[in-house]
Amino acid sequence: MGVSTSRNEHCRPLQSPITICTKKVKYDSCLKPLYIYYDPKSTRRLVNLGHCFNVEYDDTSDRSVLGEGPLIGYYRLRQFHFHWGSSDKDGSEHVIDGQEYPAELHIVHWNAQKYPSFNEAMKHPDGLAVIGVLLKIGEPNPAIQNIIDNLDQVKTKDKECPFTQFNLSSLLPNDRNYWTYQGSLTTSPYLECVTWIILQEAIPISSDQLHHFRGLLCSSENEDPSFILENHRALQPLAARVIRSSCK
Ligand SMILES: COc1ccc(CNS(=O)(=O)c2ccc(S(N)(=O)=O)s2)cc1
Ligand SMILES: [Zn+2]
Repeated sequence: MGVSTSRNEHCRPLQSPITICTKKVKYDSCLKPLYIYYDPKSTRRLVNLGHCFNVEYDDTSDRSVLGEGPLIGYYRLRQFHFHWGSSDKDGSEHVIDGQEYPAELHIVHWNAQKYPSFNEAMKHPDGLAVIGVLLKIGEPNPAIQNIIDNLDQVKTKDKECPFTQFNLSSLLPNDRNYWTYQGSLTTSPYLECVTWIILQEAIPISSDQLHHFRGLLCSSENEDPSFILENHRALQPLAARVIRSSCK
């Protein structure tokens, strides 16, 4: 039985997010380039969940998929969302060499080749694959502006609106090198069902665009207004995990 520093770590050694120390990652020449195909026509809706907003996709067929990389088979795109902080100083969930980024994009996929449903896939270590993209303060991001222009329609918790024809690939950096490790959902129920794929190049977002994220409400229409000022989880112990890199 492994020695643990805390009861939690012993019981739940595969939690996310974690800090990535680039000097300790292990280059794995068996890791393949990522295969990513996102069909804009599979975009369906924008929804305010109260702790974040999701852009959701039609995942009833393999119209938008992630494959290769560290994965076995292809995973179906389900949704993407962001995590952010109360200021531009923090907000990402993963931290790179001690550097926190102001926000992080999570693109969520599930193993529809092996499991009959998303909810079933969440019960297995190879059930989900999430691409994490770090965001850095820079020029306004036109693709993110397209989303922000629709946030007024989902201002309060549980509001949703149609959102179609979004070019998700435009949110991916040119460099597709990545770090990968086995982890968990970073929100409840924190299930240890995620192959994390963290891209090594950050994408830009402007400070003003981030400010709009913080303008979303976690309260519903008939409650006193309360803003989603931040929604990033604290760092979790790496425990006995090794983070692999797709490049030296
Ligand atoms: C039915 O009850 C349910 C249904 C769905 C969920 C999780 N939802 S989810 O998979 O989309 C994600 C949550 C957090 C994610 S993160 N930040 O790790 O990428 S992904 C929970 C309970
Ligand atoms: Zn997330």
